[in-house]
Amino acid sequence: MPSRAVLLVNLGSPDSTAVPDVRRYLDEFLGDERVIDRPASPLLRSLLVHRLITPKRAPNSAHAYEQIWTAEGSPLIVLSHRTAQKLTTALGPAIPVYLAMRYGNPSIASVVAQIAADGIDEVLLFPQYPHYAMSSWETVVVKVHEEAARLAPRLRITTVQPFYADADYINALHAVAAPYLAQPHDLVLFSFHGIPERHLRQTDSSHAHCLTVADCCITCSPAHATCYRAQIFATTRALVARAGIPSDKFTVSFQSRLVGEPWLTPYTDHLFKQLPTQGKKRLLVICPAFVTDCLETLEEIAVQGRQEFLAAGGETFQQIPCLNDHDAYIQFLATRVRRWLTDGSA
Ligand SMILES: C=CC1=C(C)c2cc3[nH]c(cc4nc(cc5[nH]c(cc1n2)c(C)c5CCC(=O)O)C(CCC(=O)O)=C4C)c(C)c3C=C
Ligand SMILES: [Fe+2]
Ligand SMILES: [Fe+2]
Repeated sequence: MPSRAVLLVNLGSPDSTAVPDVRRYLDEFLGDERVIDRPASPLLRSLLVHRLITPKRAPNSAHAYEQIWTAEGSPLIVLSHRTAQKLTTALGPAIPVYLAMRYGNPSIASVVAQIAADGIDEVLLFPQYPHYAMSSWETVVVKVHEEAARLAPRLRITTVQPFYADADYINALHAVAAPYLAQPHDLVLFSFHGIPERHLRQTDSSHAHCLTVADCCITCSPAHATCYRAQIFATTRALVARAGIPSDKFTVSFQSRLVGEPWLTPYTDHLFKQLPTQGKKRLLVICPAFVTDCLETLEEIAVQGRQEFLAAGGETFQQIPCLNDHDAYIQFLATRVRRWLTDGSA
């Protein structure tokens, strides 16, 4: 019987809030050609990222991380470890659970080397992203395969596909959101991490659908297998149906953009300023692109977003936590792992 294991991979955080650590992390993150992919020349891109962007960004990012850092470290890392621990308990000792980060530590290289040293033959790679994006799900899958080819060439890898509409994932979102949805509110804002519009066109396998066909994301197409926006709308539709949210009580927006080119719209920070003027003064915010609370939910939304919304005339601002180590999310993960163990499907 081959020896099997699960590998959870999340995005990662700096080792500390010290500016040099944040800069090293940003250098690795933004140096990824699937995250910053322009200019096309590797030399020019490297100059742009390592000489211009990260030196300027690192002190501001370090300050943002200081706002959310805990005694145990980065929330994303701490919460991911808790999730891995709970999954280990749910699955029992026969199936070890490993955890790696795409950027920073524990690195994919170190964890793949450990998997090989432990004599594992087959692994279920479980990227902790519900939606496909070349800057999230795809870069994890490519990096794990690169490191496995180098460090564990005999390892067989099965990869969990983006699970944006999986009924158990939607049930888990609903389990976390239900107590908040029961409170009075005017609007539920579904705020997803943005990506450049250009990335949608680039990952459109048909080269003729995304942002080309009218209403591209609701017109059925094979391009949706790699369309971040179509998958986001699918998650939203599924949760809205599951929770019975009326059509005039929710909207979708995109956060965390960088400057320089159009990203997916509407922008979350613009809505925080506009919604109170449209009578939407009691806001509930949910961020389903992130399975784990992180800088983007705990600082950008919970700190900055709240301030912006209240300063614009908003009255109440309530944020729904991410899935984190909620029992319903552990159940979703465990169900997928057991399915793989039983019939090999992912
Ligand atoms: C949910 C999926 C994510 C996608 C898609 C994504 C794309 C993307 N991100 C950047 C730039 C930054 N993102 C940063 C933080 C960050 N991003 C995600 C997830 C996705 N990013 C998470 C979970 C986090 C939080 C990490 C943590 O430690 O808590 C940052 C770093 C912080 C900062 O300086 O603002 C940057 C930079 C780009 C350019 C991009 C797509 C092209
Ligand atoms: Fe689309
Ligand atoms: Fe990001």
